[in-house]
Amino acid sequence: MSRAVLSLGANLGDRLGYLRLAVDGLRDVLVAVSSVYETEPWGVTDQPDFLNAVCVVADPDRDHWAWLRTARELERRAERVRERRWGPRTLDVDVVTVDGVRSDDPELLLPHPGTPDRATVLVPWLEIDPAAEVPGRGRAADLLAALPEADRAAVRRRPDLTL
Ligand SMILES: Nc1ncnc2c1ncn2[C@@H]1O[C@H](COP(=O)(O)OP(=O)(O)OP(=O)(O)O)[C@@H](O)[C@H]1O
Ligand SMILES: Nc1nc2c(c(=O)[nH]1)N=C(CO)CN2
Repeated sequence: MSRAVLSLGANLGDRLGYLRLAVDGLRDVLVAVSSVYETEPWGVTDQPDFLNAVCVVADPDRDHWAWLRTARELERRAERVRERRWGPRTLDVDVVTVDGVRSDDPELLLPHPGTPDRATVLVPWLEIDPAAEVPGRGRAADLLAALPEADRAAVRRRPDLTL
């Protein structure tokens, strides 16, 4: 059984619609999905706010490369155009972890190296898995607690938006 954590982000066009497209595409393998969060952009800050969510998915037949293909296929369906790094996008699907797999292949870094610094991933992930661990980096709850309060405050749950 391979179990993966995928992060979803959208900040262009019908943001909720793009997150729903991703979750609908994962229905067969979906174990859990977080609430939707409205988040201030990090990295490139002169861009619209994001909607972010996290999914846990499982499939005995998919290895970590298959999960990356799944992520890319969902982005393709959202007609994502790759422009600048950390720039605006209709849909971003990142592979956060796959079981305890560690990979330093630049095409698929695992765990995703941004995870420990991103409240936009840690907050929704902890909502659905309070015991979450980032392989080699420790407990997600401890990583979140180590971030500046401003990072946590920039992630707001939107209970009015449902996936
Ligand atoms: N864990 C991973 N999940 C998704 N893509 C990854 C991962 N590790 C490496 N990549 C590679 O990262 C490249 C760029 O991905 P992408 O355009 O989504 O980056 P980004 O979203 O702008 O930045 P970031 O990856 O820091 O969120 C892709 O070619 C992909 O192969
Ligand atoms: N709030 C927020 N900011 C971002 C995000 C994201 O998902 N949420 N993704 C980025 C590129 O991966 C860049 N900045």
